[in-house]
Amino acid sequence: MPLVTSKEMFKKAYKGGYAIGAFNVNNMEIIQGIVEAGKEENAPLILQVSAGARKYAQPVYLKKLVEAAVEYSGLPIVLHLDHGDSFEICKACVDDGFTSVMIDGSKYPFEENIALTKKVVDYAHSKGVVVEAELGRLSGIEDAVSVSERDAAFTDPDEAVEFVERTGVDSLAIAIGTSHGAYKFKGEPRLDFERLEKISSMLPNFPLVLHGASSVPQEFVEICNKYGGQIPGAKGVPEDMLRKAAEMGVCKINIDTDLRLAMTASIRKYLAENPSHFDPRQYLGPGREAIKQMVIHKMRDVLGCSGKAPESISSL
Ligand SMILES: O=C(CO)COP(=O)(O)O
Ligand SMILES: O=C[C@H](O)COP(=O)(O)O
Ligand SMILES: [Zn+2]
Ligand SMILES: [Zn+2]
Repeated sequence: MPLVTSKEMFKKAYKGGYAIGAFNVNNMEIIQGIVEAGKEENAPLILQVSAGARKYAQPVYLKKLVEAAVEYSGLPIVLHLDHGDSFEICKACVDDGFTSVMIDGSKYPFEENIALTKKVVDYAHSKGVVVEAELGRLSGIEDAVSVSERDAAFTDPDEAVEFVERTGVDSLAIAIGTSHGAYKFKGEPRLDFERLEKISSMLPNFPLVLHGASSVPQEFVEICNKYGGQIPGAKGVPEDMLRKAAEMGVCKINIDTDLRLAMTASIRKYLAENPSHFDPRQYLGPGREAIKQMVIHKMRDVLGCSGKAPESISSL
């Protein structure tokens, strides 16, 4: 089976009240860890590549590695550009065989975001590629100090409807209180579920996307810190909130930080406990295994996409 788009995956996920995991990939071990998990769980997969990942690994390496993953696993896999910031990078990825691209025009005024997104949609759709866009600014609820500031930062439901209608985009990333990285909340974690409910009810059957959705599991933060790391106070989105979001129209949940934490915790521990070892396979192996276990946990206990590979390809 070749790479697939996320169309069928999202349809099934929406109906089933679960979400597909979109995992960031940067090298072979990360891809292998994620794909082993997908195989074990028989789950559909979105492998996403950021501009930073393309720069780090070179586009051709990542593309060939993902193609190898498709051949090796037989799973439905989407190759997605994460946070494309220009028409040019989106076009390059479409031309390169990606099956999905994100155009992130969220930093632009509404009309400019619409115009840029529409340009990408027109090009991508003409090549059979699907497009994700973003509306609203990712920030924690406590960062948006007043209600009016929160309204200004988070996705406006009426604007979301207009944006989707005018761009013809296939999915939309929304801002409801999540943010990127390992420091998402200073106080209690909170998401604006009322807003999600409203957006979701005004855009029926339309797949929403949650960025910044790592949970920053404390056991991994502790392992990092115990073995020489310094990431005190790291905090993420509680997993029950992600499960709830998946039942409310969120079909794609982006996870990068948790993979970084799992891999780094395991490598730090390994090297601290085996100071005489210097063969990279000795520590990258456990790093890859830590990614696999993290992704299995997400699929089974958070996203609900375990066992869903067959239905997401059934009518392709
Ligand atoms: O949104 C993401 C990638 O686009 C990743 O979010 P995290 O930093 O929460 O893992
Ligand atoms: O949202 C960003 C992802 O976590 C990718 O991060 P990156 O740009 O450092 O590759
Ligand atoms: Zn993101
Ligand atoms: Zn967990």
